[in-house]
Amino acid sequence: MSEIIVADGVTKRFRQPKRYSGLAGAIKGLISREFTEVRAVEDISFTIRAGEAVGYLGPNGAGKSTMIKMMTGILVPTGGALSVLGRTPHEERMVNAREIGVVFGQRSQLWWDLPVHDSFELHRRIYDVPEARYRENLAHLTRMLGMESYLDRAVRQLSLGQRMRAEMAMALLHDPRILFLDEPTIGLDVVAKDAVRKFLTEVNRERGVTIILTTHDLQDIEEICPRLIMVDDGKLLFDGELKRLRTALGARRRLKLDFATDPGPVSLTSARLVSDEGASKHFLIENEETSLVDVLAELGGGHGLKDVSLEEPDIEEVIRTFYQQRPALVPQ
Ligand SMILES: Nc1ncnc2c1ncn2[C@@H]1O[C@H](COP(=O)(O)OP(=O)(O)OP(=O)(O)O)[C@@H](O)[C@H]1O
Repeated sequence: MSEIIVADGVTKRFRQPKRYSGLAGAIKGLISREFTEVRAVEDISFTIRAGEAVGYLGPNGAGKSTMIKMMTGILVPTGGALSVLGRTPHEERMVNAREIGVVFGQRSQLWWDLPVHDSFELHRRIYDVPEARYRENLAHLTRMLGMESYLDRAVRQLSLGQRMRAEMAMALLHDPRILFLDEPTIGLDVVAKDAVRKFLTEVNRERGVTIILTTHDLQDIEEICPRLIMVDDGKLLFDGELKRLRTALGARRRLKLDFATDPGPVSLTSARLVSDEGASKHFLIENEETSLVDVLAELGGGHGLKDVSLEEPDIEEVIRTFYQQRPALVPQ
């Protein structure tokens, strides 16, 4: 796989007029020429290869949208070097736009008063998509996203879930190689979120489109993105597989053993008992190396075991632990 996005020490700072409190302060603010500097993105480096699906995660104000805007050429970095498909995005914004698709969850790219279909047609003309290719893509995306019933409706009449599907379809009509999504599931209900996630996974795995998405929703990462980039305060905190993060944090798996009848106290060296409900006993497996087979071997056959369930630590717990342990994990 070739590298298609390379960020090398990318930095973005915004200058904002200094604000003062109170009425006198407001007036002073109007005439003052003082500025404060916001460090939105600080010295971020990463490489993304063709075909990857990467989740860009971080709390409010961490610098996620700013980074996406720089990769799409909307914003110009203050420092560092950024290359997308071999180009500097803001310098070749129009050429770049033909090869990328962009979806902003909070801002529509569709024409509000026009039928969805007309927005698509305008998009075809702007991007100069060959007629036959356009028809083929439209038919395929309409089927995949179940949009048949509302292609003729005005965008303002659509539900948020329907609009989101139309946004994603439009972003893909010109066969982009990279799809950037900023909070694609924000405000959607569970069913609509599920549809968006399934679609994006398919687009990535079957059409080979590279996906970069920002989100607050950890489930998005879990289902779509094997790789996770975490930022806070503009700085990069973690870049790697979600699996690696779990391992690095020593995230614990939960084990539940159900017995036919209460076997009395059960103690194991491979797992720590955390709650005993008689016939149901809950353990934590703290060592990554320990497998279920090890636990069962230690347990032996004599307890009348009826059922076993093993739960991987959920992503919310992993991220929470990450932020708690942050000073120890991140070289300052
Ligand atoms: N145009 C701008 N002018 C001044 N400051 C800005 C501008 N855009 C973003 N910022 C500031 O840069 C920082 C990063 O903002 P950004 O929108 O990238 O964060 P985010 O991680 O996307 O946040 P959220 O999850 O809330 O959308 C914030 O402190 C924000 O206030």
